[in-house]
Amino acid sequence: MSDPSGSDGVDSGQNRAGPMLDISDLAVSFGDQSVVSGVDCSVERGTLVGLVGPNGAGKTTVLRAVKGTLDPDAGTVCVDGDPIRDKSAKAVSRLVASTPQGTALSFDFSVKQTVEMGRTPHLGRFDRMDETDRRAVERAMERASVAQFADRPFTSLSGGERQRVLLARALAQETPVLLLDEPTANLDINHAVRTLELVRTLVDDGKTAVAAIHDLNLAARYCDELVLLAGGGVRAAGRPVDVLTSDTLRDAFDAETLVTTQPGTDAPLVTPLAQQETVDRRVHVVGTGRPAAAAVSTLVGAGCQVTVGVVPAGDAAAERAADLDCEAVTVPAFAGIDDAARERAIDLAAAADAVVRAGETGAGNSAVIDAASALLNAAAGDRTDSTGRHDAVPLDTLPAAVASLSPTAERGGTPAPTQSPTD
Ligand SMILES: Nc1ncnc2c1ncn2[C@@H]1O[C@H](COP(=O)(O)OP(=O)(O)OP(=O)(O)O)[C@@H](O)[C@H]1O
Repeated sequence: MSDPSGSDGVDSGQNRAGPMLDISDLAVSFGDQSVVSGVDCSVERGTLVGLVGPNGAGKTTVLRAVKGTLDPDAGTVCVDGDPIRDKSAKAVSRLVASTPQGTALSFDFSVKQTVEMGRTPHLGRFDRMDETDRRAVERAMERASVAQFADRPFTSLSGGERQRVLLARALAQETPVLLLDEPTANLDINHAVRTLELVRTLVDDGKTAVAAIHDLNLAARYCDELVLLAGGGVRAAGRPVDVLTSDTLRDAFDAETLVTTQPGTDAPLVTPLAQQETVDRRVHVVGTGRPAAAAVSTLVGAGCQVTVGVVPAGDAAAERAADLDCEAVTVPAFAGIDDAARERAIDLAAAADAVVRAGETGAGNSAVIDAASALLNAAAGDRTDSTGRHDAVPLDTLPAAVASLSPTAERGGTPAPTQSPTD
Protein backbone atom coordinates (compact mmCIF):
# COMPACT_ATOMS: atom_id res chain seq x y z
CA MET A 1 0.00 0.00 0.00
CA SER A 2 1.48 3.33 -0.97
CA ASP A 3 1.39 6.51 1.02
CA PRO A 4 0.32 9.13 -1.50
CA SER A 5 0.50 12.78 -0.63
CA GLY A 6 -0.40 15.86 -2.64
CA SER A 7 -2.89 16.09 -5.50
CA ASP A 8 -0.54 14.59 -8.09
CA GLY A 9 0.91 12.11 -5.68
CA VAL A 10 3.70 14.63 -5.20
CA ASP A 11 4.43 16.19 -1.86
CA SER A 12 5.77 19.55 -2.93
CA GLY A 13 6.68 20.27 0.67
CA GLN A 14 5.13 23.70 0.61
CA ASN A 15 3.44 23.45 3.93
CA ARG A 16 6.29 24.90 6.00
CA ALA A 17 8.12 28.18 5.99
CA GLY A 18 11.85 28.57 5.29
CA PRO A 19 14.08 27.03 2.66
CA MET A 20 13.30 23.53 1.43
CA LEU A 21 16.93 22.56 1.65
CA ASP A 22 19.45 24.13 3.97
CA ILE A 23 23.11 23.13 4.00
CA SER A 24 25.05 24.75 6.78
CA ASP A 25 28.83 24.73 7.30
CA LEU A 26 29.20 21.35 5.59
CA ALA A 27 32.62 19.73 5.65
CA VAL A 28 33.57 16.37 4.12
CA SER A 29 36.92 14.66 3.93
CA PHE A 30 38.09 11.27 2.78
CA GLY A 31 40.81 10.03 5.11
CA ASP A 32 42.95 13.05 5.83
CA GLN A 33 42.02 14.67 2.52
CA SER A 34 39.52 17.50 2.93
CA VAL A 35 37.19 17.73 -0.09
CA VAL A 36 34.90 20.57 0.93
CA SER A 37 34.51 22.69 4.04
CA GLY A 38 32.37 25.60 5.12
CA VAL A 39 29.73 24.92 2.47
CA ASP A 40 26.56 26.94 3.08
CA CYS A 41 23.68 26.72 0.65
CA SER A 42 20.06 27.53 1.08
CA VAL A 43 17.62 26.35 -1.59
CA GLU A 44 14.19 27.94 -1.61
CA ARG A 45 11.09 25.87 -2.38
CA GLY A 46 10.28 25.65 -6.06
CA THR A 47 13.74 26.59 -7.28
CA LEU A 48 16.37 24.84 -9.35
CA VAL A 49 19.93 25.33 -8.17
CA GLY A 50 22.85 24.26 -10.34
CA LEU A 51 26.04 22.98 -8.72
CA VAL A 52 28.89 23.84 -11.03
CA GLY A 53 32.63 23.62 -10.71
CA PRO A 54 35.71 21.85 -12.01
CA ASN A 55 36.27 18.10 -11.89
CA GLY A 56 36.87 16.93 -8.36
CA ALA A 57 35.50 20.12 -6.77
CA GLY A 58 33.10 18.09 -4.63
CA LYS A 59 29.74 18.39 -6.41
CA THR A 60 28.91 14.68 -6.10
CA THR A 61 30.21 14.70 -2.54
CA VAL A 62 27.85 17.52 -1.57
CA LEU A 63 24.92 15.75 -3.24
CA ARG A 64 25.74 12.55 -1.38
CA ALA A 65 25.82 14.43 1.91
CA VAL A 66 22.43 15.97 1.12
CA LYS A 67 20.79 12.62 0.43
CA GLY A 68 22.37 11.17 3.53
CA THR A 69 24.52 8.46 1.95
CA LEU A 70 27.68 10.07 3.25
CA ASP A 71 28.33 11.29 6.79
CA PRO A 72 29.85 14.76 6.80
CA ASP A 73 32.68 15.61 9.20
CA ALA A 74 30.81 18.73 10.18
CA GLY A 75 27.75 20.72 9.30
CA THR A 76 24.05 20.13 9.00
CA VAL A 77 21.72 19.30 6.13
CA CYS A 78 18.06 20.14 6.77
CA VAL A 79 15.25 19.14 4.44
CA ASP A 80 11.98 20.95 5.01
CA GLY A 81 13.36 22.29 8.29
CA ASP A 82 14.46 18.97 9.79
CA PRO A 83 18.04 17.67 10.01
CA ILE A 84 18.34 14.53 7.89
CA ARG A 85 20.70 12.91 10.39
CA ASP A 86 17.69 12.52 12.70
CA LYS A 87 15.76 10.58 10.06
CA SER A 88 15.85 6.98 8.88
CA ALA A 89 17.15 6.27 5.39
CA LYS A 90 13.61 5.43 4.31
CA ALA A 91 12.23 8.68 5.69
CA VAL A 92 14.93 10.63 3.82
CA SER A 93 14.03 8.70 0.65
CA ARG A 94 10.49 9.98 0.90
CA LEU A 95 11.84 13.52 0.88
CA VAL A 96 14.82 13.33 -1.46
CA ALA A 97 15.16 11.41 -4.72
CA SER A 98 18.36 11.36 -6.71
CA THR A 99 19.85 10.27 -9.99
CA PRO A 100 23.43 8.99 -9.93
CA GLN A 101 26.26 10.30 -12.09
CA GLY A 102 26.95 6.95 -13.72
CA THR A 103 24.41 4.70 -15.36
CA ALA A 104 26.03 1.37 -14.56
CA LEU A 105 23.68 -0.96 -12.70
CA SER A 106 24.90 -4.47 -12.03
CA PHE A 107 21.45 -6.10 -12.07
CA ASP A 108 19.42 -6.84 -15.15
CA PHE A 109 15.91 -5.70 -14.38
CA SER A 110 13.58 -4.40 -17.03
CA VAL A 111 13.13 -0.68 -17.43
CA LYS A 112 9.73 -0.86 -15.76
CA GLN A 113 11.11 -2.82 -12.80
CA THR A 114 13.90 -0.29 -12.47
CA VAL A 115 11.43 2.61 -12.34
CA GLU A 116 9.25 0.68 -9.88
CA MET A 117 12.17 0.72 -7.43
CA GLY A 118 11.40 4.40 -6.99
CA ARG A 119 8.26 3.37 -5.09
CA THR A 120 10.21 1.40 -2.43
CA PRO A 121 10.29 4.24 0.13
CA HIS A 122 6.48 4.35 0.01
CA LEU A 123 5.98 0.61 0.60
CA GLY A 124 5.97 -1.30 3.84
CA ARG A 125 8.22 -4.32 4.14
CA PHE A 126 5.61 -6.81 2.91
CA ASP A 127 3.52 -4.45 0.81
CA ARG A 128 2.93 -4.87 -2.90
CA MET A 129 2.43 -1.95 -5.25
CA ASP A 130 -1.14 -0.75 -5.52
CA GLU A 131 -2.91 1.31 -8.18
CA THR A 132 -1.44 4.57 -6.88
CA ASP A 133 2.07 3.17 -7.17
CA ARG A 134 1.43 1.83 -10.66
CA ARG A 135 0.08 5.21 -11.78
CA ALA A 136 3.14 6.95 -10.34
CA VAL A 137 5.43 4.58 -12.26
CA GLU A 138 3.54 5.07 -15.54
CA ARG A 139 3.48 8.84 -15.13
CA ALA A 140 7.20 8.94 -14.38
CA MET A 141 8.03 6.77 -17.43
CA GLU A 142 5.94 8.99 -19.67
CA ARG A 143 7.44 12.21 -18.33
CA ALA A 144 10.98 10.91 -18.86
CA SER A 145 10.02 9.52 -22.32
CA VAL A 146 10.99 5.94 -21.51
CA ALA A 147 7.57 4.25 -21.67
CA GLN A 148 8.48 2.72 -25.03
CA PHE A 149 11.36 0.84 -23.36
CA ALA A 150 9.24 -0.53 -20.48
CA ASP A 151 9.94 -4.22 -21.13
CA ARG A 152 13.54 -3.92 -22.34
CA PRO A 153 16.37 -4.98 -20.02
CA PHE A 154 17.91 -1.86 -18.47
CA THR A 155 21.38 -3.00 -19.50
CA SER A 156 20.35 -3.19 -23.17
CA LEU A 157 19.79 0.58 -23.30
CA SER A 158 22.23 3.23 -24.43
CA GLY A 159 23.86 5.50 -21.84
CA GLY A 160 21.47 8.34 -22.58
CA GLU A 161 18.41 6.09 -22.45
CA ARG A 162 19.56 4.67 -19.12
CA GLN A 163 19.98 8.16 -17.79
CA ARG A 164 16.35 8.94 -18.62
CA VAL A 165 15.23 5.69 -16.94
CA LEU A 166 17.08 6.67 -13.77
CA LEU A 167 15.39 10.06 -13.91
CA ALA A 168 12.05 8.24 -14.23
CA ARG A 169 12.96 6.15 -11.17
CA ALA A 170 13.60 9.35 -9.22
CA LEU A 171 10.34 10.89 -10.45
CA ALA A 172 8.41 7.77 -9.43
CA GLN A 173 9.69 8.37 -5.90
CA GLU A 174 7.50 11.51 -5.81
CA THR A 175 9.63 13.47 -3.39
CA PRO A 176 9.63 17.23 -2.82
CA VAL A 177 13.40 17.37 -3.44
CA LEU A 178 15.22 16.09 -6.50
CA LEU A 179 19.02 15.77 -6.67
CA LEU A 180 20.47 15.23 -10.12
CA ASP A 181 24.12 14.37 -10.66
CA GLU A 182 25.03 15.28 -14.22
CA PRO A 183 21.51 14.65 -15.58
CA THR A 184 22.53 15.55 -19.14
CA ALA A 185 26.00 13.98 -19.26
CA ASN A 186 25.19 11.26 -21.78
CA LEU A 187 22.33 12.99 -23.54
CA ASP A 188 22.24 14.39 -27.05
CA ILE A 189 21.33 18.06 -27.26
CA ASN A 190 17.65 17.29 -27.89
CA HIS A 191 17.32 15.03 -24.87
CA ALA A 192 19.53 17.28 -22.75
CA VAL A 193 17.22 20.20 -23.40
CA ARG A 194 14.09 18.05 -22.94
CA THR A 195 15.40 16.71 -19.65
CA LEU A 196 16.14 20.16 -18.27
CA GLU A 197 12.81 21.47 -19.60
CA LEU A 198 11.14 18.63 -17.69
CA VAL A 199 13.08 19.43 -14.51
CA ARG A 200 12.17 23.10 -14.99
CA THR A 201 8.48 22.19 -15.30
CA LEU A 202 8.64 20.03 -12.17
CA VAL A 203 10.31 22.88 -10.31
CA ASP A 204 7.78 25.40 -11.58
CA ASP A 205 5.10 23.02 -10.27
CA GLY A 206 6.65 23.12 -6.79
CA LYS A 207 9.52 20.66 -6.62
CA THR A 208 12.91 21.80 -5.37
CA ALA A 209 15.92 20.57 -7.34
CA VAL A 210 19.68 20.68 -7.14
CA ALA A 211 21.60 19.52 -10.20
CA ALA A 212 25.33 19.11 -10.71
CA ILE A 213 25.82 20.28 -14.27
CA HIS A 214 29.08 20.59 -16.20
CA ASP A 215 27.60 22.45 -19.15
CA LEU A 216 27.69 26.01 -17.85
CA ASN A 217 25.44 27.31 -20.60
CA LEU A 218 22.68 24.77 -19.92
CA ALA A 219 23.07 25.46 -16.20
CA ALA A 220 22.79 29.21 -16.82
CA ARG A 221 19.73 28.77 -19.00
CA TYR A 222 17.69 26.53 -16.73
CA CYS A 223 18.79 27.19 -13.16
CA ASP A 224 17.45 29.94 -10.94
CA GLU A 225 20.73 30.08 -9.06
CA LEU A 226 24.18 28.56 -9.32
CA VAL A 227 26.60 27.48 -6.64
CA LEU A 228 30.16 27.38 -7.91
CA LEU A 229 32.31 24.92 -5.99
CA ALA A 230 36.07 25.15 -6.35
CA GLY A 231 39.16 24.91 -4.20
CA GLY A 232 37.35 23.11 -1.37
CA GLY A 233 34.42 25.47 -0.92
CA VAL A 234 31.81 27.73 -2.43
CA ARG A 235 33.60 30.18 -4.71
CA ALA A 236 30.46 32.06 -5.80
CA ALA A 237 26.71 31.69 -5.46
CA GLY A 238 23.71 33.53 -6.81
CA ARG A 239 22.05 34.30 -10.12
CA PRO A 240 23.83 32.76 -13.12
CA VAL A 241 24.66 36.21 -14.45
CA ASP A 242 26.44 37.07 -11.19
CA VAL A 243 28.29 33.75 -10.85
CA LEU A 244 29.44 33.16 -14.43
CA THR A 245 31.87 36.00 -14.96
CA SER A 246 35.21 35.68 -16.74
CA ASP A 247 37.07 36.55 -13.55
CA THR A 248 35.24 34.00 -11.42
CA LEU A 249 35.63 31.30 -14.07
CA ARG A 250 39.35 32.02 -14.44
CA ASP A 251 39.69 31.71 -10.71
CA ALA A 252 37.68 28.49 -10.43
CA PHE A 253 38.57 26.66 -13.65
CA ASP A 254 41.93 28.23 -14.49
CA ALA A 255 40.50 28.86 -17.94
CA GLU A 256 40.04 31.92 -20.09
CA THR A 257 36.45 32.40 -21.17
CA LEU A 258 34.40 34.93 -23.00
CA VAL A 259 31.07 35.64 -21.32
CA THR A 260 28.32 37.14 -23.44
CA THR A 261 24.55 36.63 -23.45
CA GLN A 262 22.55 33.68 -24.79
CA PRO A 263 20.39 34.82 -27.72
CA GLY A 264 16.82 35.59 -26.71
CA THR A 265 17.50 35.31 -22.96
CA ASP A 266 19.31 37.16 -20.19
CA ALA A 267 21.33 34.03 -19.39
CA PRO A 268 25.10 34.27 -19.73
CA LEU A 269 26.81 32.45 -22.58
CA VAL A 270 30.25 31.11 -21.70
CA THR A 271 32.66 30.47 -24.53
CA PRO A 272 35.97 28.88 -23.57
CA LEU A 273 38.93 30.49 -25.29
CA ALA A 274 41.90 28.53 -26.53
CA GLN A 275 44.96 28.82 -24.36
CA GLN A 276 47.36 30.96 -26.33
CA GLU A 277 50.01 33.59 -26.01
CA THR A 278 48.62 37.04 -25.41
CA VAL A 279 48.67 39.08 -28.61
CA ASP A 280 49.47 42.65 -27.65
CA ARG A 281 48.18 44.48 -30.74
CA ARG A 282 45.64 47.12 -31.58
CA VAL A 283 43.23 45.81 -34.20
CA HIS A 284 40.43 47.59 -35.99
CA VAL A 285 37.62 45.34 -37.26
CA VAL A 286 35.56 46.42 -40.22
CA GLY A 287 32.50 44.39 -41.08
CA THR A 288 29.14 43.34 -39.78
CA GLY A 289 27.17 40.44 -38.41
CA ARG A 290 28.25 37.29 -36.63
CA PRO A 291 31.55 36.87 -38.51
CA ALA A 292 32.67 40.32 -37.40
CA ALA A 293 31.37 39.62 -33.88
CA ALA A 294 33.35 36.35 -33.84
CA ALA A 295 36.48 38.18 -34.99
CA VAL A 296 36.02 40.72 -32.20
CA SER A 297 35.60 37.95 -29.58
CA THR A 298 38.58 36.01 -30.85
CA LEU A 299 40.84 39.02 -30.92
CA VAL A 300 39.76 40.28 -27.49
CA GLY A 301 40.21 36.76 -26.14
CA ALA A 302 43.73 36.74 -27.55
CA GLY A 303 44.51 39.95 -25.67
CA CYS A 304 44.18 42.45 -28.52
CA GLN A 305 42.82 45.93 -28.02
CA VAL A 306 39.97 45.98 -30.51
CA THR A 307 37.95 48.74 -32.11
CA VAL A 308 35.08 48.27 -34.56
CA GLY A 309 33.31 50.23 -37.25
CA VAL A 310 31.60 51.61 -38.98
CA VAL A 311 28.73 49.24 -38.09
CA PRO A 312 24.98 49.72 -37.88
CA ALA A 313 23.73 50.15 -34.30
CA GLY A 314 22.24 46.87 -33.11
CA ASP A 315 24.42 44.78 -35.41
CA ALA A 316 25.93 41.66 -33.79
CA ALA A 317 29.41 43.16 -34.10
CA ALA A 318 28.30 46.39 -32.40
CA GLU A 319 26.67 44.44 -29.56
CA ARG A 320 29.67 42.17 -29.10
CA ALA A 321 31.92 45.23 -28.96
CA ALA A 322 29.67 46.75 -26.29
CA ASP A 323 29.70 43.47 -24.31
CA LEU A 324 33.48 43.46 -24.38
CA ASP A 325 34.02 47.17 -23.71
CA CYS A 326 35.46 47.84 -27.16
CA GLU A 327 34.89 51.13 -28.91
CA ALA A 328 32.53 50.74 -31.87
CA VAL A 329 31.74 53.49 -34.33
CA THR A 330 28.05 53.05 -35.11
CA VAL A 331 25.44 54.66 -37.32
CA PRO A 332 21.68 54.09 -37.18
CA ALA A 333 20.63 50.90 -38.99
CA PHE A 334 20.09 51.40 -42.72
CA ALA A 335 21.37 54.98 -42.51
CA GLY A 336 24.30 56.25 -44.50
CA ILE A 337 27.65 56.83 -42.87
CA ASP A 338 28.07 60.42 -41.80
CA ASP A 339 31.38 62.24 -41.98
CA ALA A 340 31.99 62.15 -38.24
CA ALA A 341 31.55 58.36 -38.10
CA ARG A 342 33.75 57.84 -41.16
CA GLU A 343 36.52 60.04 -39.80
CA ARG A 344 36.46 58.41 -36.37
CA ALA A 345 36.62 54.93 -37.92
CA ILE A 346 39.45 55.93 -40.21
CA ASP A 347 41.33 57.39 -37.22
CA LEU A 348 40.90 54.16 -35.29
CA ALA A 349 41.95 52.05 -38.27
CA ALA A 350 44.97 54.25 -38.89
CA ALA A 351 46.04 53.93 -35.25
CA ALA A 352 45.69 50.15 -35.29
CA ASP A 353 48.46 47.63 -35.89
CA ALA A 354 46.11 45.69 -38.17
CA VAL A 355 42.78 46.18 -39.88
CA VAL A 356 40.66 43.06 -40.07
CA ARG A 357 37.77 42.79 -42.45
CA ALA A 358 35.06 40.28 -41.57
CA GLY A 359 31.40 40.40 -42.23
CA GLU A 360 28.28 39.97 -44.21
CA THR A 361 27.39 41.96 -47.26
CA GLY A 362 23.67 41.30 -47.00
CA ALA A 363 20.92 43.60 -48.25
CA GLY A 364 20.56 46.69 -46.14
CA ASN A 365 24.19 46.73 -45.14
CA SER A 366 25.49 47.76 -48.50
CA ALA A 367 26.10 51.36 -47.49
CA VAL A 368 28.17 50.23 -44.54
CA ILE A 369 30.02 47.62 -46.58
CA ASP A 370 30.82 50.14 -49.33
CA ALA A 371 32.13 52.56 -46.78
CA ALA A 372 34.00 49.76 -45.03
CA SER A 373 35.80 48.88 -48.25
CA ALA A 374 36.69 52.50 -48.75
CA LEU A 375 37.80 52.63 -45.14
CA LEU A 376 39.95 49.57 -45.62
CA ASN A 377 41.60 51.12 -48.61
CA ALA A 378 42.07 54.40 -46.79
CA ALA A 379 43.50 52.70 -43.73
CA ALA A 380 45.70 50.19 -45.46
CA GLY A 381 46.83 52.42 -48.31
CA ASP A 382 48.68 50.65 -51.07
CA ARG A 383 48.77 47.41 -49.07
CA THR A 384 45.23 46.51 -50.21
CA ASP A 385 44.16 45.86 -53.74
CA SER A 386 41.67 48.13 -55.44
CA THR A 387 38.68 45.86 -54.81
CA GLY A 388 39.27 45.66 -51.08
CA ARG A 389 39.31 41.84 -51.23
CA HIS A 390 41.90 39.85 -49.34
CA ASP A 391 42.92 36.26 -48.79
CA ALA A 392 40.84 34.62 -46.10
CA VAL A 393 42.41 33.91 -42.74
CA PRO A 394 40.60 31.25 -40.64
CA LEU A 395 39.34 32.61 -37.36
CA ASP A 396 41.41 30.26 -35.22
CA THR A 397 44.64 31.45 -36.83
CA LEU A 398 43.66 35.13 -36.83
CA PRO A 399 45.42 36.03 -33.55
CA ALA A 400 48.61 34.41 -34.79
CA ALA A 401 48.32 36.28 -38.09
CA VAL A 402 47.84 39.55 -36.23
CA ALA A 403 50.70 38.71 -33.87
CA SER A 404 53.01 38.21 -36.84
CA LEU A 405 52.58 41.86 -37.83
CA SER A 406 54.99 44.34 -36.39
CA PRO A 407 53.32 47.03 -34.26
CA THR A 408 52.43 50.28 -36.04
CA ALA A 409 54.84 52.28 -33.91
CA GLU A 410 57.76 50.17 -35.15
CA ARG A 411 56.72 50.79 -38.72
CA GLY A 412 56.69 54.55 -38.23
CA GLY A 413 52.91 54.80 -37.93
CA THR A 414 52.05 53.00 -41.16
CA PRO A 415 48.90 50.87 -40.84
CA ALA A 416 49.41 47.12 -41.16
CA PRO A 417 48.19 44.91 -43.96
CA THR A 418 44.59 43.89 -43.64
CA GLN A 419 43.49 40.43 -42.69
CA SER A 420 40.16 38.85 -43.43
CA PRO A 421 38.91 35.87 -41.41
CA THR A 422 36.70 33.37 -43.13
CA ASP A 423 33.03 33.69 -42.24
N1 LIG B 1 35.11 7.51 -1.69
C1 LIG B 1 36.12 8.35 -1.90
N2 LIG B 1 37.32 8.13 -1.39
C2 LIG B 1 38.35 8.98 -1.56
N3 LIG B 1 38.26 10.12 -2.28
C3 LIG B 1 37.07 10.39 -2.83
C4 LIG B 1 35.93 9.53 -2.69
N4 LIG B 1 34.89 10.08 -3.34
C5 LIG B 1 35.35 11.23 -3.88
N5 LIG B 1 36.65 11.41 -3.58
C6 LIG B 1 37.48 12.53 -3.98
O1 LIG B 1 36.81 13.71 -3.58
C7 LIG B 1 36.99 14.74 -4.56
C8 LIG B 1 35.64 15.28 -4.96
O2 LIG B 1 34.97 14.28 -5.73
P1 LIG B 1 33.55 14.53 -6.34
O3 LIG B 1 33.16 13.30 -7.07
O4 LIG B 1 32.63 15.03 -5.28
O5 LIG B 1 33.86 15.74 -7.35
P2 LIG B 1 32.94 16.33 -8.50
O6 LIG B 1 32.97 17.80 -8.34
O7 LIG B 1 31.60 15.68 -8.49
O8 LIG B 1 33.78 15.91 -9.77
P3 LIG B 1 33.36 15.61 -11.29
O9 LIG B 1 32.97 16.92 -11.88
O10 LIG B 1 34.62 15.08 -11.88
O11 LIG B 1 32.24 14.61 -11.25
C9 LIG B 1 37.79 14.14 -5.67
O12 LIG B 1 39.13 14.49 -5.52
C10 LIG B 1 37.60 12.64 -5.49
O13 LIG B 1 38.71 11.93 -5.96
